[in-house]
Amino acid sequence: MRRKLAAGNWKMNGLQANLSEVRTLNELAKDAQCDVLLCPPAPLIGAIAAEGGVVKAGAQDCHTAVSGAHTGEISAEMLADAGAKYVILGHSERRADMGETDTIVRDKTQAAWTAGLVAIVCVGETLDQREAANTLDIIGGQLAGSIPDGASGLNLVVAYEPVWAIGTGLTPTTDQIGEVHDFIRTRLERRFGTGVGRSTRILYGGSMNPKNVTEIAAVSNVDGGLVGGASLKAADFNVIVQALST
Ligand SMILES: O=C(CO)COP(=O)(O)O
Repeated sequence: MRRKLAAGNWKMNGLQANLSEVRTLNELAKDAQCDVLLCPPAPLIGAIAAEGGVVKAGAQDCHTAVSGAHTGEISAEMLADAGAKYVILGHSERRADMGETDTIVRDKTQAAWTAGLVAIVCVGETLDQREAANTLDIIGGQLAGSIPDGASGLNLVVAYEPVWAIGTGLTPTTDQIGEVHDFIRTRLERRFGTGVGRSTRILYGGSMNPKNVTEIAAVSNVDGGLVGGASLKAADFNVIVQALST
């Protein structure tokens, strides 16, 4: 049985003052029956980790190298050293804004694993790709290209985030979500074996909120959520945590 994961992606939002939300969430979610994760901007990772409690800290990116002459970059080892347990990789905003390719995401995933982090690898289609009936081809290609050999079931989480659903208030139908999640499960089992494939968690992301989480969480092979906007306020995110705890 896979333990569900409620993961918040704060994106480029959050100051020291917002640590009060983390303290509130730690209190509200202290009896959560799912894993709870917040991925803030890098300057807040250490502070969130230092809070202790049920809320774990994660990052939103890492470099492929361990150290060296890469001004402005942060390695996976540094994230782990700051207390991060997970790192989001290949988010569509980074694929679009920073030109991250599947190959780069694969190398970053390898770096995350070497540092002992769980990699949350994001995949998802654009609206054009969905309308052209290319969704599964796109997702299959991203999975094959972005995940290195060596998935263990514990070191990898896959997040399905349709690009057109991110920050838009739009969500796919539950049938559409189920189709993609079942497809991802099949691909993971085929490539890494049934045991690893079945123990890898698959999150849904894209306008998940307190109102739609229960319906989405009931879809086959949905093992949690990767939540943007609704993770910024503890009260909202706690509703999602509680829905994923059942
Ligand atoms: O991109 C996302 C999480 O990584 C989803 O963002 P929203 O929940 O704001 O749509």
